[in-house]
Amino acid sequence: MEQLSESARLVHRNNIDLIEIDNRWSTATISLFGGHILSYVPKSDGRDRLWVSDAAIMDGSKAIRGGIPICWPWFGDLHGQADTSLPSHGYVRNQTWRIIHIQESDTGTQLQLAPSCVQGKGFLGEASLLLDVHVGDELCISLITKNLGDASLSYTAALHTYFAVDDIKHTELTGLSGEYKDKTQQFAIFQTPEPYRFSAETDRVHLCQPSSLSINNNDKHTLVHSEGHDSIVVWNPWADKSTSMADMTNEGFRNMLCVETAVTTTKVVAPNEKHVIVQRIR
Ligand SMILES: O=P(O)(O)OC[C@H]1O[C@@H](O)[C@H](O)[C@@H](O)[C@@H]1O
Repeated sequence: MEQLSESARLVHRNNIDLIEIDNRWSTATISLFGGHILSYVPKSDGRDRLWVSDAAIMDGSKAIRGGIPICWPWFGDLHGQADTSLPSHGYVRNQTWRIIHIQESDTGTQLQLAPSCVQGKGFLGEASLLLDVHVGDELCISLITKNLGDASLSYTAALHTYFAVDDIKHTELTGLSGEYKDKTQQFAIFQTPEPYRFSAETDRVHLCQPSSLSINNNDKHTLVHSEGHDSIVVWNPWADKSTSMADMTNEGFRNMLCVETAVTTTKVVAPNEKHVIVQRIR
């Protein structure tokens, strides 16, 4: 164990390093494998906003199922691009990240992480990538892509957050409207349901940019604020798919809902410019 700052310490568990933060406002756990936030618990109510699968593989051999995977420099499979050797959701969620900066302030603990390798097969840009995490009375995550090259770069990405819910069958999502593309139906376009509830596999790209969403489960409300995105992705694998996934338990789908702040239609970043995707959770 190594103390990193007044509220943060580094612990080694299985094969991965974890940063544990415990300050006046909240606790959080962040894995250096994937730059992956695993837990965020405000002290005001003691409720973890994030879900991690009981069957998640936590030894650094596979992206962690749960928490907040960082999908970059592409989201999904680049919508069917020919080269299936490229990893789903990009290559930084399978890397060990390093700590760039850590600082205490009068509103919380700020942590900055960067992946070990930003360039990779399937991405032609020359970029830097920084994850800025602020742990206070809310969790604020900023994913900052800077173009270091002489030509414009293009990328897609997501903060692929797995939110914890008591029971998906009694969960309602508010704040979304308009059309979505349904991945379970060959990307056919449908209207967002009202009320938005869950009773089957759900895999949707909502082509809208709401700033605020709420995940409501009984009397519990998790608020999600997004910036810099072009889409919100909503995913729950439901029973059959959960059973087929090695890192989900059969019943795992009952207690999670992914609401992802995403860029799915390609963001072009000019030389020397930055683009920032933000998700704030409380
Ligand atoms: O299994 P992975 O690569 O972590 O992806 C999980 C899910 O991530 C979602 O974002 C996608 O829309 C789903 O289609 C996908 O199944």
